[in-house]
Amino acid sequence: MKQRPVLYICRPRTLERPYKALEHLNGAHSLRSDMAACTLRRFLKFSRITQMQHRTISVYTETHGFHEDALKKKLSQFSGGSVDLSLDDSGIGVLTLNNPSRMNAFTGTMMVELLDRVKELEDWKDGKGLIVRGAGNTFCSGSDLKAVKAISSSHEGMKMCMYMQNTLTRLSRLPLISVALVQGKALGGGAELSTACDFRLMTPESEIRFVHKHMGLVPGWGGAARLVHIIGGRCSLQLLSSAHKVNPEQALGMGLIDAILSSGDRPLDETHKWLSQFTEGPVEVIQAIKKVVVSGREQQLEAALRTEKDIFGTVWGGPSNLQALSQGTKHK
Ligand SMILES: CC[C@H](C(=O)O)C(=O)SCCNC(=O)CCNC(=O)[C@H](O)C(C)(C)COP(=O)(O)OP(=O)(O)OC[C@H]1O[C@@H](n2cnc3c(N)ncnc32)[C@H](O)[C@@H]1OP(=O)(O)O
Repeated sequence: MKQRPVLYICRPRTLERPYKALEHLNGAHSLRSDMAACTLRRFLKFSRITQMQHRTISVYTETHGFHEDALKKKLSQFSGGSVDLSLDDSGIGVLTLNNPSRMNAFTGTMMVELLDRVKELEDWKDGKGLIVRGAGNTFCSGSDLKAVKAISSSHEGMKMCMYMQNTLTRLSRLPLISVALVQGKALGGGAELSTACDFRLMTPESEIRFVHKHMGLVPGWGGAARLVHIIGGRCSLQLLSSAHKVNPEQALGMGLIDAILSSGDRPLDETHKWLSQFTEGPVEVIQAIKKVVVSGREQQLEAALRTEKDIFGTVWGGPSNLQALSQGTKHK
């Protein structure tokens, strides 16, 4: 079943006044007015897209009683590990969960750092792709059990869950084509993190396991909702209610992953190569492709169509489009 859209696109209140000015200018005929109207139209179009992008960023805001800074302060009490980001000239970033002594479990500071890194990626103008991986030959074993024990009230648990849902939703909405490189174990919140990527690859000996049931939990970082989108309700119910290990062949068979890597010792290079087939091309076009897919998967049809039209407007007549036309590009 299609998910209810998280956002509705409407004319923002703050733009009421410029729209009125535009109506006024539309009635005027002097050259200067025409130029002003044209500039204003461009500004409004840009503002509408920017506004729309901001609206799409977070699920929970202060209107939901969610205060990001307060949560960050709380999470910062549980320290350890890091989330590292490296960006390369080919436009592919690598995000590494780095806490190998605890199988890359998420401490509080890592949750804080993950959101900071995602914000950096939102601003990466030259970015086209992203690889999410864990250090030390394993992916991620979910939240750090030491921190979890200290956040035992339902209220606090829900705040942490809102924080991680915001972060992983922003990750999934990045205008970058993302892939989770699952090596070793992706457990609990780690399995959930993998579903926030556009694609998943597994190394031969790895496993994905939604262990939440055995922890007396259900997924809370948005992993259940995303899993249903990826493999459907029946398979999701099987994985969540059995808490079984899913090996690479099973994962490929049910459509949870996109490929199994070779048994070679350079899975990161292999993932980079695999991802490059999708990130080849001009940055504005790759980013626009990801944006139309995000709107298609999250919005209802009419809203998605309007968003698609707006994004189309950002590439139509753009440098890549003009170059392709001038070269008489053929697709043989
Ligand atoms: C919504 C998300 C949800 C939530 O809590 O909110 C979750 O993420 S639930 C899932 C939480 N994760 C777990 O329950 C994992 C528990 N750990 C294990 O099952 C195993 O440690 C395993 C399978 C990850 C790895 O087993 P293996 O035999 O290969 O290694 P060790 O058990 O010796 O682990 C090495 C070292 O890592 C520590 N470790 C592993 N996972 C965590 C974790 N999630 N939090 C804290 N520490 C973790 C483990 O205790 C070992 O440390 P040591 O000091 O040597 O005891």
